[in-house]
Amino acid sequence: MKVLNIAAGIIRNPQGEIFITQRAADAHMANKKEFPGGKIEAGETPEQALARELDEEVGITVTSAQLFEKLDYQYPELHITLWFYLVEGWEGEPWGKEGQPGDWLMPQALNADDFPPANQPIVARLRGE
Ligand SMILES: Nc1nc2c([nH]c(=O)n2[C@H]2C[C@H](O)[C@@H](COP(=O)(O)OP(=O)(O)OP(=O)(O)O)O2)c(=O)[nH]1
Ligand SMILES: [Mg+2]
Repeated sequence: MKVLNIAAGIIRNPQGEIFITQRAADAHMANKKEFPGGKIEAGETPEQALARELDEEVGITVTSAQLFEKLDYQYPELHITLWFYLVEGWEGEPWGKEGQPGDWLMPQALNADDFPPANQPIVARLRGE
């Protein structure tokens, strides 16, 4: 069984909007919406991986992030541990640096079905459910 550790950022602006990207058509969980992020590499802390991934994927420098939730999820082909961080301080303006669509959305506009199933409790919590 493949095991992955993932760090992902819930990038929230002062208006309460969250920056959501879309996964590539050829990726695991293809075309699903996501909180940008990726694999925690050997020797990295989750915070270091978060900062690196948000620079690589959405072009921002994280200056403030707090752990929002850590969860485990079993997909048929892999087990993931996801570290979700609430990111409320950064430099730069997030954009789809890898060509992926990106949008600012209010929590009430988030639909859990658009995200990978592992994200369900996160979307519910952000929506205040
Ligand atoms: N980034 C991200 N990944 C998620 C979320 N929810 C969820 O189940 N995943 C899963 C999908 C993938 O199996 C894994 C993340 O891997 P990834 O494809 O983003 O990894 P990566 O950025 O390092 O990309 P690569 O090395 O494969 O190019 O976690 C989420 O909200 N954000
Ligand atoms: Mg990624």
